[in-house]
Amino acid sequence: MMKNVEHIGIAVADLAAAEALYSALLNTQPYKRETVESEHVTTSFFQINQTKIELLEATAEESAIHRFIEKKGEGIHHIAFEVADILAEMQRLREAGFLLLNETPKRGADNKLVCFVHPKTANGVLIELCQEIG
Ligand SMILES: CC[C@H](C(=O)O)C(=O)SCCNC(=O)CCNC(=O)[C@H](O)C(C)(C)COP(=O)(O)OP(=O)(O)OC[C@H]1O[C@@H](n2cnc3c(N)ncnc32)[C@H](O)[C@@H]1OP(=O)(O)O
Ligand SMILES: [Co+2]
Repeated sequence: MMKNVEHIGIAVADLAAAEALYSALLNTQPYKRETVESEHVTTSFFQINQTKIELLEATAEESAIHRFIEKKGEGIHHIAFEVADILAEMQRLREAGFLLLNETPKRGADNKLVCFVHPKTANGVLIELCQEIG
């Protein structure tokens, strides 16, 4: 079951500069920075009530974020939905014809298990599923 939009991912070239800009925009400071080696990204999270913004900076050229910025520039990268049972949701989406980018859930940022749906099967939007790790 899809519960809510958990975060909006924004690809940025300079995390410190983007943190300063979003701190001014949102009138709040990021609550955490976290590097996810497996994704070659450093993230910075802001929270306004139930809404989170995830800023993402590439830590290596093989990063999806590096390729995204090279191709499309900075901007909205993905929409993440919180799910109650990521395995059940992955199976439901497979059966519904969506292309999943990982066979099994992988460790994401902010204490989540994550999976991605290819933008080609979601009207050009990269979708992330995330489940809180209890
Ligand atoms: C996990 C830590 C953190 C968290 O919240 O926990 C994160 O969110 S990490 C986020 C970064 N990691 C990922 O995005 C992993 C999933 N992404 C991928 O596997 C790739 O980025 C993929 C498959 C979406 C694109 O792969 P790649 O860049 O190598 O291929 P192309 O450049 O050829 O792209 C293919 C096609 O897709 C379009 N594209 C790429 N990225 C996006 C995007 N973010 N949103 C929408 N569309 C996207 C790209 O433009 C190409 O389209 P085309 O029409 O052929 O030009
Ligand atoms: Co994300």
